[in-house]
Amino acid sequence: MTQILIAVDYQAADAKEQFVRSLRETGFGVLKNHPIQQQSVADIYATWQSFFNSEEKHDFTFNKDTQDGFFPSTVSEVAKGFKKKDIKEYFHYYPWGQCPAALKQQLQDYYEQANALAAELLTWVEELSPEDVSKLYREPLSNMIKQSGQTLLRVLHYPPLDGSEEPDAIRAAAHEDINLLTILPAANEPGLQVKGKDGNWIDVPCDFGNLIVNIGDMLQEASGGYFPSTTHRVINPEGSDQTRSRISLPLFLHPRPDVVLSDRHSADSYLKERLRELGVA
Ligand SMILES: O=C(O)CCC(=O)C(=O)O
Ligand SMILES: [Fe+2]
Repeated sequence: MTQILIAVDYQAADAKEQFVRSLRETGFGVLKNHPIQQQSVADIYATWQSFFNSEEKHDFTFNKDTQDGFFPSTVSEVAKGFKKKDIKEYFHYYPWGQCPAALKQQLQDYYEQANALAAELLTWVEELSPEDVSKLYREPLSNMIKQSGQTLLRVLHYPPLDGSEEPDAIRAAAHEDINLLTILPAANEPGLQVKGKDGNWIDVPCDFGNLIVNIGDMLQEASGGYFPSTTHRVINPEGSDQTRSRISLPLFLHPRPDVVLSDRHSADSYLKERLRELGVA
């Protein structure tokens, strides 16, 4: 059976239960009527489309040690197990990292809004974790992100396709996120798909205004697999849609580096291993 993702009304009396059930069953939860201001998302999409269209972006090339700044498509990630680079370029924003001065305030405001919501959603997960799962958490989930400094806002630009792309390359090859939770406003174009339990790809409802939340590997690890980090990808547009670019804005909620996730991993050791696999560290 193909599961369908249903948008949960953030204002509903049982929003918490519905949302955490969706995360448990599919690794994804979709929220509508949530507190993130849609206008701020739309404004960021417009501002950053201009940034990616400009040559200025090359003045902000990413710092390999700290991972902040602009990642051109030539160094873009190669998803684990794949050979082709994704057809994307992106900018990593941290409050302490590099950012064009004129664009900083807008991004910082969104970073704070999205962080506040992400922290709340993490407490929903914490409260509704069954006891045998909670006892696996080495510290309360809500504690893991306090003063973390590692939470990352990524502005992603998938350029229009012009036919020169490598055969078989797609906008974002199938992957799992590394962090605890990801918060992603619906992008300005479709393409995001999630892998269902039966192996079929399911389109994520992309109504502008929806917020898509998914579990990352660190929460899967910390919960002993109770919350699944589900594989997802972004497919290429077809026909006349190929001329359209796509912008998206995931916030990756990360714990402090010293947080112990499991017997096998601290957050720091886990992140470093994964970045090496992606070919960006
Ligand atoms: O662009 C999107 O919609 C998803 C991006 C994504 O999955 C990622 O950057 O990890
Ligand atoms: Fe992802």
